[in-house]
Amino acid sequence: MTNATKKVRLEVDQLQKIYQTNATEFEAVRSLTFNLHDGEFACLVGPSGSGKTTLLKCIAGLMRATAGRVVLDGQSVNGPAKGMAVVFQEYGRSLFPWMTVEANVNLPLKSAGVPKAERSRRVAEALESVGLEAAGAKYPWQLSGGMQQRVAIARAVASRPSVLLMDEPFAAVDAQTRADLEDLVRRIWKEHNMTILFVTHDIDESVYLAERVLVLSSSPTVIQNDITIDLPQVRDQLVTRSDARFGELRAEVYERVQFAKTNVTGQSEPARLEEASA
Ligand SMILES: Nc1ncnc2c1ncn2[C@@H]1O[C@H](COP(=O)(O)OP(=O)(O)OP(=O)(O)O)[C@@H](O)[C@H]1O
Repeated sequence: MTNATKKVRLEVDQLQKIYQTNATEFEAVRSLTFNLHDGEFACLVGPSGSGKTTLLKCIAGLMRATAGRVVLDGQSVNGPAKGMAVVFQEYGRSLFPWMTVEANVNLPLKSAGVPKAERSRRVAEALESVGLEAAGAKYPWQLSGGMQQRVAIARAVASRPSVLLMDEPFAAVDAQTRADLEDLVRRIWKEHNMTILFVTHDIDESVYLAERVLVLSSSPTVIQNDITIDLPQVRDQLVTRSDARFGELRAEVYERVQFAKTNVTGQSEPARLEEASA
């Protein structure tokens, strides 16, 4: 099924965010527009300070946008929405240390009023899908960083979001754990037929994970490029990363991020990049 025939899950329409500090204003995001279709996996990349976290918080309903709108499954988002879950980088701060792993995963379901039997089933399923079925009775501080992030992913998955937002979730773990978590997220994405928007600094990670990479400009931020990742669906850390096409896509995303670092919003791109995308 092509995107033209798939349902639009998430609409970000003319989103603007102006930060106001005392008498000064700073426009972080400007008239930013894009859609995510059902089942898409998109990565957001851009220079440091380009507004990735600001954008994700506005989409998640955790921060009020100055103008524009976010629509999830046809409903305007005006605060944390039921159909969206967020996984942050700082797993240490997103899990409650005094609660067991099971209780952490259970909490949002309880708050949402899911009946007890259904909650138990979903918690068990979510922990199994991240390979932590034996760790339910442990406390977060008894687990490694990678395991804690898997708990955070299980908690997000258990709420069955139609859109999962991830803000640099693997930035604080070692390279081997990161590779394992990347594969875990792709597997969960397929198994649960989720739509994922994943923020990362890591260009290789964006190409490895996504079907689409959105490159942000510098502030005030717009979507500078929307790049289709036409790699085979089945990804493998060794095979995919040594594929010649992977190298070409990585170079393309890299060049566009480099360009974004110096780009004033609205300028056209240099000829070399225009040719590369033709
Ligand atoms: N509370 C705030 N008040 C004023 N300006 C802010 C505030 N939060 C962020 N900014 C500014 O908005 C811009 C975007 O910040 P944001 O953290 O969203 O960028 P980012 O792309 O996520 O950064 P990084 O890649 O370094 O994590 C930056 O210039 C930042 O200084």
